[in-house]
Amino acid sequence: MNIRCPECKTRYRVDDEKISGKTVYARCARCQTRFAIKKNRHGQKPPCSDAPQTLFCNRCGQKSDRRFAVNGKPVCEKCYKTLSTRKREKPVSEYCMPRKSQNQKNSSNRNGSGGIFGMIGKMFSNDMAIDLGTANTLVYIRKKGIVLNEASVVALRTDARYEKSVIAVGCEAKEMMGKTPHNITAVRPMRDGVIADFETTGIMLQHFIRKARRGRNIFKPRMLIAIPSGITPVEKRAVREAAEQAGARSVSLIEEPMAAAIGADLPVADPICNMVVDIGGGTTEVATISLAGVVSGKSVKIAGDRMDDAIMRYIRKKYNFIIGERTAEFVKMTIGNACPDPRNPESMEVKGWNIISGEPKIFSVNALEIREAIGEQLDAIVEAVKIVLDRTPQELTANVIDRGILLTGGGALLKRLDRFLMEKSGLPVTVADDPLSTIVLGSGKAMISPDIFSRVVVS
Ligand SMILES: Nc1ncnc2c1ncn2[C@@H]1O[C@H](COP(=O)(O)OP(=O)(O)OP(=O)(O)O)[C@@H](O)[C@H]1O
Repeated sequence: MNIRCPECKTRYRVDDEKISGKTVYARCARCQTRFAIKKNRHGQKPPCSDAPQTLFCNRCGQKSDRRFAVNGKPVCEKCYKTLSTRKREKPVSEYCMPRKSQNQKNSSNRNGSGGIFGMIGKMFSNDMAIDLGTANTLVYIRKKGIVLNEASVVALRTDARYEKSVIAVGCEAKEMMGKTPHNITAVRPMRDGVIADFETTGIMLQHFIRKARRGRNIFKPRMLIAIPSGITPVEKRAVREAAEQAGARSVSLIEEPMAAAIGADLPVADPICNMVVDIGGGTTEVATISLAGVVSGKSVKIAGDRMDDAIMRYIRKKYNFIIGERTAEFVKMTIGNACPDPRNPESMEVKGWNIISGEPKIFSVNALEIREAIGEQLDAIVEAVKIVLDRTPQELTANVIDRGILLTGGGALLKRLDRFLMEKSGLPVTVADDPLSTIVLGSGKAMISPDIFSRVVVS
């Protein structure tokens, strides 16, 4: 029989024989809600299963028989609408829109227009642009701006039966990182710019979307999601599926460097070359953009997270101290500097665990040490910039020499990174006004401009 979670509406198919009593309880694998499954009133089999009868769905026109039932009522095999057993006077073709070819279906899905219902939905839906980042997730809603900015973290509790339930999502969950008892884990479901844990990403996305919409709208939103430029088709499909499960009506994707360029108001559609370096938590995206397309791009999995790891390793090796991920990030944000002053470097006190004495202690680190720790990551970013410049046609490189590089993403906030990049590349470097929001702002702008939208979405 087919069942549906009352909370998140996820559908499951359950073998009738596994339901031993009249009522059994199940827990939804997605939202962890516990709910009752009742056996069909007439016994083990759904009603009418002995007498299959062809019915047509009023909503989608799908031909179904009464074998497919939920709670004893026949439902459509395709859209799960309850089927009426009343006899129809009209043939199904008079009730339904003509069936579309697969290509038409795909294109209407991408554009979010789906006949009359699509048009009504378009008028009332909260279309969303989402920067589903390794470190932070931001949501932009048409006409409202950025409505959500949360850490991409989920805290899960494991009970005595090894069942997991969500206890916090976002910044609240981030606060718990490194401070949890053994039965609670605060996890980051995104790693290196892609989905590392599909189920938890789905839960997180669903939570953020619900929070961003605040139940204002009954229509499902269309979503434009920013993705790293180097991700594989399988990783793209995972993003689409996670968004669809979280309630998207249609999902479109945009590459992060393109979104960043639009967000920073660069003339992406002109025959001028714009160079963008986006340093996020998991990936650094470098791209040259002209005529609304990426001329040359490179995505490297070296960004803020790798810098934090490098700081942790450095402190352990040099001082025999263990510090957590969050402390390493705090040190990077506070005294991290790509070009520190060697005569008067900033310093700060850090609390850590001494592995020799086995005691917690306070020690001091300075900006020169942190610079040494993250040197490898900074060099890798410069290398990516050089590769992209090398692959860009010379006519366009001339534009980059004049216009310079736009630095964005949270990593752009590392002190004097612009100066470091300028010295290494010999090109002018500008930091975006709000580096943490540039991608979601750009995605939002692309979403509301049909001309740009059709040119920048990726398949
Ligand atoms: N002031 C700062 N100095 C240095 N790094 C910073 C600063 N502020 C934020 N960051 C870093 O920026 C990163 C987060 O940036 P951002 O939100 O753009 O990434 P993301 O979009 O989540 O990741 P990705 O694009 O890789 O998926 C984190 O690694 C964070 O430590």
